[in-house]
Amino acid sequence: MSKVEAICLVGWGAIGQRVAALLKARGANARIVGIAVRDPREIEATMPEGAVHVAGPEALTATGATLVVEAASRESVQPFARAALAAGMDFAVSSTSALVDATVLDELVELARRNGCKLIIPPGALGGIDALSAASRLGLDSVEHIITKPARAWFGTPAEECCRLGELQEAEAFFAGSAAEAATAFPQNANVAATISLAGIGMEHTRVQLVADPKAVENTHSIIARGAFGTLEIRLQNRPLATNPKSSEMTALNLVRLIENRTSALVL
Ligand SMILES: NC(=O)C1=CN([C@@H]2O[C@H](COP(=O)(O)OP(=O)(O)OC[C@H]3O[C@@H](n4cnc5c(N)ncnc54)[C@H](O)[C@@H]3O)[C@@H](O)[C@H]2O)C=CC1
Ligand SMILES: O=C([O-])CC(=O)C(=O)O
Repeated sequence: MSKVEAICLVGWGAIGQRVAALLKARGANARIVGIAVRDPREIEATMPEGAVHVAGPEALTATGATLVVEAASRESVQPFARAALAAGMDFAVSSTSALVDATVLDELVELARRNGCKLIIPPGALGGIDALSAASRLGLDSVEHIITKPARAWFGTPAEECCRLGELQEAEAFFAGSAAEAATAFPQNANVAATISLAGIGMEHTRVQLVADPKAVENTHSIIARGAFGTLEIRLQNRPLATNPKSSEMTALNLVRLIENRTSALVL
Protein backbone atom coordinates (compact mmCIF):
# COMPACT_ATOMS: atom_id res chain seq x y z
CA MET A 1 0.00 0.00 0.00
CA SER A 2 1.36 3.46 -0.83
CA LYS A 3 2.34 5.74 1.99
CA VAL A 4 0.30 8.94 2.28
CA GLU A 5 2.12 12.04 3.47
CA ALA A 6 0.22 14.13 6.02
CA ILE A 7 0.90 17.81 5.33
CA CYS A 8 0.28 20.89 7.39
CA LEU A 9 0.45 24.14 5.43
CA VAL A 10 1.44 27.37 7.13
CA GLY A 11 -0.19 30.02 4.94
CA TRP A 12 -3.17 29.73 2.61
CA GLY A 13 -2.30 32.37 0.04
CA ALA A 14 -1.15 32.17 -3.57
CA ILE A 15 1.40 29.39 -2.98
CA GLY A 16 -0.47 27.34 -0.36
CA GLN A 17 -3.66 27.20 -2.39
CA ARG A 18 -1.81 26.45 -5.61
CA VAL A 19 0.08 23.58 -3.97
CA ALA A 20 -3.17 22.13 -2.59
CA ALA A 21 -4.89 22.40 -5.99
CA LEU A 22 -2.00 20.76 -7.82
CA LEU A 23 -1.72 17.91 -5.30
CA LYS A 24 -5.46 17.27 -5.66
CA ALA A 25 -5.44 17.49 -9.46
CA ARG A 26 -2.49 15.10 -9.67
CA GLY A 27 -3.95 12.58 -7.20
CA ALA A 28 -0.77 12.82 -5.12
CA ASN A 29 -0.25 10.55 -2.11
CA ALA A 30 -0.64 13.51 0.20
CA ARG A 31 -3.36 14.64 2.55
CA ILE A 32 -3.63 18.18 3.86
CA VAL A 33 -4.44 17.70 7.53
CA GLY A 34 -4.00 21.26 8.76
CA ILE A 35 -3.76 24.85 7.60
CA ALA A 36 -2.30 27.58 9.76
CA VAL A 37 -3.53 31.13 9.18
CA ARG A 38 -4.10 33.84 11.76
CA ASP A 39 -7.77 34.34 10.97
CA PRO A 40 -9.84 31.15 10.42
CA ARG A 41 -12.33 33.14 8.28
CA GLU A 42 -9.61 33.26 5.59
CA ILE A 43 -9.93 29.51 4.97
CA GLU A 44 -13.61 28.85 5.82
CA ALA A 45 -14.83 28.63 2.23
CA THR A 46 -11.84 26.87 0.69
CA MET A 47 -10.62 24.48 3.41
CA PRO A 48 -9.71 21.07 1.89
CA GLU A 49 -11.81 18.18 3.16
CA GLY A 50 -10.36 16.62 6.31
CA ALA A 51 -8.14 19.59 7.17
CA VAL A 52 -8.40 21.58 10.40
CA HIS A 53 -7.55 25.17 11.19
CA VAL A 54 -4.26 25.42 13.06
CA ALA A 55 -4.53 28.40 15.37
CA GLY A 56 -0.81 28.73 16.09
CA PRO A 57 2.51 26.88 16.36
CA GLU A 58 1.40 25.10 19.55
CA ALA A 59 -1.44 23.43 17.60
CA LEU A 60 0.81 21.82 14.96
CA THR A 61 1.42 18.48 16.67
CA ALA A 62 -2.28 17.69 17.12
CA THR A 63 -2.67 17.58 13.32
CA GLY A 64 -0.48 14.47 13.07
CA ALA A 65 1.37 16.00 10.10
CA THR A 66 4.69 14.47 9.12
CA LEU A 67 5.69 17.47 7.02
CA VAL A 68 4.97 21.13 7.73
CA VAL A 69 5.25 23.39 4.68
CA GLU A 70 5.63 27.10 5.33
CA ALA A 71 4.36 29.46 2.58
CA ALA A 72 3.31 32.39 4.76
CA SER A 73 5.78 35.13 5.73
CA ARG A 74 9.23 35.79 7.17
CA GLU A 75 7.72 36.30 10.64
CA SER A 76 6.02 32.90 10.60
CA VAL A 77 9.17 30.86 10.06
CA GLN A 78 10.87 30.86 13.46
CA PRO A 79 7.81 30.16 15.68
CA PHE A 80 6.33 27.48 13.40
CA ALA A 81 9.68 25.84 12.62
CA ARG A 82 10.61 25.74 16.31
CA ALA A 83 7.33 24.02 17.22
CA ALA A 84 7.46 21.56 14.31
CA LEU A 85 11.11 20.57 14.70
CA ALA A 86 10.83 20.28 18.49
CA ALA A 87 8.03 17.76 17.87
CA GLY A 88 10.09 15.79 15.33
CA MET A 89 8.16 17.05 12.28
CA ASP A 90 10.08 17.93 9.11
CA PHE A 91 9.75 21.60 8.18
CA ALA A 92 10.07 23.12 4.67
CA VAL A 93 10.75 26.87 4.44
CA SER A 94 9.58 29.13 1.61
CA SER A 95 10.21 32.47 3.33
CA THR A 96 13.95 31.84 3.46
CA SER A 97 14.66 35.53 4.15
CA ALA A 98 14.03 34.51 7.79
CA LEU A 99 17.29 32.54 7.62
CA VAL A 100 19.49 35.56 6.85
CA ASP A 101 19.87 35.73 10.64
CA ALA A 102 22.46 33.02 11.30
CA THR A 103 21.30 32.57 14.89
CA VAL A 104 17.82 31.60 13.64
CA LEU A 105 19.27 29.16 11.13
CA ASP A 106 21.67 27.62 13.66
CA GLU A 107 18.95 27.22 16.25
CA LEU A 108 16.60 25.48 13.81
CA VAL A 109 19.29 23.17 12.43
CA GLU A 110 20.28 22.20 15.97
CA LEU A 111 16.62 21.51 16.86
CA ALA A 112 16.26 19.30 13.78
CA ARG A 113 19.47 17.44 14.62
CA ARG A 114 18.40 16.84 18.22
CA ASN A 115 14.93 15.63 17.27
CA GLY A 116 15.86 13.44 14.30
CA CYS A 117 13.97 15.49 11.71
CA LYS A 118 14.87 17.88 8.90
CA LEU A 119 14.83 21.58 8.09
CA ILE A 120 14.22 21.55 4.34
CA ILE A 121 15.05 24.41 1.97
CA PRO A 122 13.20 23.79 -1.30
CA PRO A 123 14.46 25.53 -4.46
CA GLY A 124 11.49 27.92 -4.28
CA ALA A 125 11.26 29.92 -7.50
CA LEU A 126 14.64 28.63 -8.63
CA GLY A 127 16.21 25.68 -10.39
CA GLY A 128 19.80 24.49 -10.40
CA ILE A 129 20.13 24.67 -6.61
CA ASP A 130 21.27 21.03 -6.70
CA ALA A 131 24.16 21.88 -9.05
CA LEU A 132 25.12 24.98 -7.09
CA SER A 133 25.09 23.11 -3.80
CA ALA A 134 27.14 20.30 -5.33
CA ALA A 135 29.62 22.82 -6.79
CA SER A 136 30.02 24.57 -3.42
CA ARG A 137 31.60 21.43 -2.02
CA LEU A 138 34.67 22.09 -4.19
CA GLY A 139 34.66 25.83 -3.52
CA LEU A 140 33.01 28.73 -5.35
CA ASP A 141 34.67 32.00 -6.39
CA SER A 142 31.56 34.05 -7.14
CA VAL A 143 27.78 33.87 -7.37
CA GLU A 144 25.72 36.62 -9.01
CA HIS A 145 21.95 36.72 -9.13
CA ILE A 146 19.82 39.20 -11.09
CA ILE A 147 16.12 39.23 -10.18
CA THR A 148 13.92 40.99 -12.74
CA LYS A 149 10.21 41.34 -12.08
CA PRO A 150 7.42 43.38 -13.65
CA ALA A 151 7.22 46.84 -12.08
CA ARG A 152 3.89 45.94 -10.41
CA ALA A 153 5.58 43.14 -8.45
CA TRP A 154 7.68 45.74 -6.59
CA PHE A 155 4.75 47.83 -5.33
CA GLY A 156 4.50 47.82 -1.55
CA THR A 157 8.26 47.35 -1.15
CA PRO A 158 11.19 49.77 -0.59
CA ALA A 159 11.59 49.79 -4.41
CA GLU A 160 8.94 52.51 -4.36
CA GLU A 161 11.50 54.82 -2.73
CA CYS A 162 14.24 53.96 -5.25
CA CYS A 163 12.35 54.62 -8.48
CA ARG A 164 8.97 55.78 -9.82
CA LEU A 165 7.58 52.32 -10.44
CA GLY A 166 4.35 53.55 -12.02
CA GLU A 167 6.14 55.73 -14.58
CA LEU A 168 8.99 53.47 -15.71
CA GLN A 169 9.44 53.19 -19.48
CA GLU A 170 12.48 50.91 -19.41
CA ALA A 171 13.90 48.32 -17.04
CA GLU A 172 15.62 49.89 -14.05
CA ALA A 173 18.16 48.22 -11.77
CA PHE A 174 17.29 49.87 -8.48
CA PHE A 175 19.34 47.77 -6.07
CA ALA A 176 22.78 46.15 -6.01
CA GLY A 177 24.20 44.56 -2.90
CA SER A 178 24.68 41.40 -0.95
CA ALA A 179 22.08 38.65 -0.71
CA ALA A 180 21.76 39.45 2.99
CA GLU A 181 20.80 43.05 2.17
CA ALA A 182 18.44 42.04 -0.64
CA ALA A 183 16.58 39.39 1.36
CA THR A 184 16.38 41.62 4.43
CA ALA A 185 14.94 44.62 2.57
CA PHE A 186 12.72 42.66 0.15
CA PRO A 187 11.37 39.66 2.07
CA GLN A 188 8.44 39.20 -0.34
CA ASN A 189 10.54 39.29 -3.49
CA ALA A 190 14.07 38.13 -2.72
CA ASN A 191 13.81 34.94 -0.67
CA VAL A 192 15.61 33.36 -3.60
CA ALA A 193 18.68 35.43 -2.72
CA ALA A 194 18.79 33.74 0.68
CA THR A 195 18.16 30.31 -0.84
CA ILE A 196 20.97 30.68 -3.34
CA SER A 197 23.33 31.89 -0.62
CA LEU A 198 22.63 28.88 1.55
CA ALA A 199 23.38 26.58 -1.39
CA GLY A 200 26.40 28.59 -2.58
CA ILE A 201 28.85 31.00 -0.92
CA GLY A 202 26.78 32.58 1.81
CA MET A 203 24.69 35.70 2.35
CA GLU A 204 27.55 38.25 2.35
CA HIS A 205 29.42 37.04 -0.72
CA THR A 206 26.46 36.43 -3.04
CA ARG A 207 25.92 39.53 -5.19
CA VAL A 208 22.34 40.48 -6.06
CA GLN A 209 20.79 42.99 -8.46
CA LEU A 210 17.09 43.81 -8.40
CA VAL A 211 15.39 45.12 -11.53
CA ALA A 212 11.90 46.50 -12.16
CA ASP A 213 10.83 46.10 -15.77
CA PRO A 214 7.58 47.74 -16.91
CA LYS A 215 7.52 45.54 -20.04
CA ALA A 216 8.17 42.22 -18.30
CA VAL A 217 5.38 39.72 -17.71
CA GLU A 218 7.54 37.09 -16.05
CA ASN A 219 9.78 36.90 -12.98
CA THR A 220 13.25 36.28 -14.37
CA HIS A 221 16.15 34.86 -12.40
CA SER A 222 19.63 34.95 -13.98
CA ILE A 223 22.36 33.26 -11.99
CA ILE A 224 26.06 32.94 -12.78
CA ALA A 225 28.32 30.97 -10.48
CA ARG A 226 32.02 30.35 -10.96
CA GLY A 227 34.30 28.01 -9.07
CA ALA A 228 36.68 25.06 -9.21
CA PHE A 229 33.92 22.96 -10.83
CA GLY A 230 33.61 25.34 -13.82
CA THR A 231 30.81 27.82 -14.58
CA LEU A 232 27.08 27.58 -14.09
CA GLU A 233 24.63 29.86 -15.87
CA ILE A 234 20.91 29.61 -15.26
CA ARG A 235 18.05 31.72 -16.51
CA LEU A 236 14.48 31.08 -15.45
CA GLN A 237 11.53 33.01 -16.80
CA ASN A 238 8.83 32.18 -14.31
CA ARG A 239 5.14 32.89 -14.74
CA PRO A 240 3.85 34.75 -11.69
CA LEU A 241 1.02 33.17 -9.73
CA ALA A 242 -2.38 34.56 -10.67
CA THR A 243 -3.16 35.73 -7.15
CA ASN A 244 0.25 37.20 -6.23
CA PRO A 245 2.50 38.79 -8.89
CA LYS A 246 5.44 38.76 -6.47
CA SER A 247 5.50 34.93 -6.32
CA SER A 248 6.26 32.52 -9.16
CA GLU A 249 4.39 29.40 -10.21
CA MET A 250 7.72 27.53 -9.95
CA THR A 251 7.69 27.96 -6.16
CA ALA A 252 4.46 25.98 -5.89
CA LEU A 253 5.71 23.41 -8.40
CA ASN A 254 8.90 22.84 -6.43
CA LEU A 255 6.82 22.23 -3.28
CA VAL A 256 4.63 19.74 -5.15
CA ARG A 257 7.79 17.99 -6.32
CA LEU A 258 9.12 17.89 -2.76
CA ILE A 259 5.87 16.47 -1.39
CA GLU A 260 5.48 13.85 -4.14
CA ASN A 261 9.10 12.75 -3.74
CA ARG A 262 8.43 12.00 -0.04
CA THR A 263 6.28 9.01 -0.96
CA SER A 264 7.45 8.14 -4.46
CA ALA A 265 9.61 5.10 -5.17
CA LEU A 266 11.35 7.13 -7.88
CA VAL A 267 12.83 10.37 -6.57
CA LEU A 268 13.57 13.07 -9.13
N1 LIG B 1 11.58 30.77 -1.64
C1 LIG B 1 11.07 31.34 -2.75
O1 LIG B 1 11.65 31.22 -3.84
C2 LIG B 1 9.79 32.09 -2.67
C3 LIG B 1 9.24 32.42 -1.46
N2 LIG B 1 8.06 33.11 -1.39
C4 LIG B 1 7.53 33.47 -0.07
O2 LIG B 1 6.53 32.52 0.31
C5 LIG B 1 5.60 33.14 1.20
C6 LIG B 1 4.17 32.89 0.70
O3 LIG B 1 3.99 33.49 -0.57
P1 LIG B 1 2.53 33.72 -1.17
O4 LIG B 1 1.71 32.50 -1.00
O5 LIG B 1 2.73 34.26 -2.52
O6 LIG B 1 1.97 34.87 -0.18
P2 LIG B 1 0.47 35.33 0.05
O7 LIG B 1 0.56 36.71 0.59
O8 LIG B 1 -0.36 35.08 -1.14
O9 LIG B 1 -0.07 34.36 1.21
C7 LIG B 1 0.47 34.35 2.52
C8 LIG B 1 -0.42 33.51 3.43
O10 LIG B 1 0.24 33.30 4.68
C9 LIG B 1 -0.60 33.73 5.74
N3 LIG B 1 0.27 34.22 6.83
C10 LIG B 1 1.18 35.20 6.78
N4 LIG B 1 1.84 35.31 7.95
C11 LIG B 1 1.32 34.35 8.77
C12 LIG B 1 1.60 33.94 10.10
N5 LIG B 1 2.51 34.55 10.86
N6 LIG B 1 0.88 32.90 10.61
C13 LIG B 1 -0.05 32.26 9.86
N7 LIG B 1 -0.33 32.60 8.57
C14 LIG B 1 0.33 33.64 8.04
C15 LIG B 1 -1.51 34.79 5.12
O11 LIG B 1 -2.67 34.96 5.89
C16 LIG B 1 -1.78 34.12 3.75
O12 LIG B 1 -2.73 33.09 3.89
C17 LIG B 1 5.97 34.64 1.23
O13 LIG B 1 6.75 34.92 2.38
C18 LIG B 1 6.81 34.81 -0.02
O14 LIG B 1 7.70 35.88 0.08
C19 LIG B 1 7.37 33.42 -2.52
C20 LIG B 1 7.88 33.09 -3.75
C21 LIG B 1 9.17 32.47 -3.93
O1 LIG C 1 8.80 34.01 -6.95
C1 LIG C 1 9.89 34.56 -7.25
O2 LIG C 1 10.25 34.78 -8.41
C2 LIG C 1 10.86 34.89 -6.18
C3 LIG C 1 10.28 35.46 -4.99
O3 LIG C 1 9.20 35.99 -4.96
C4 LIG C 1 11.08 35.40 -3.76
O4 LIG C 1 12.22 34.99 -3.80
O5 LIG C 1 10.53 35.76 -2.72
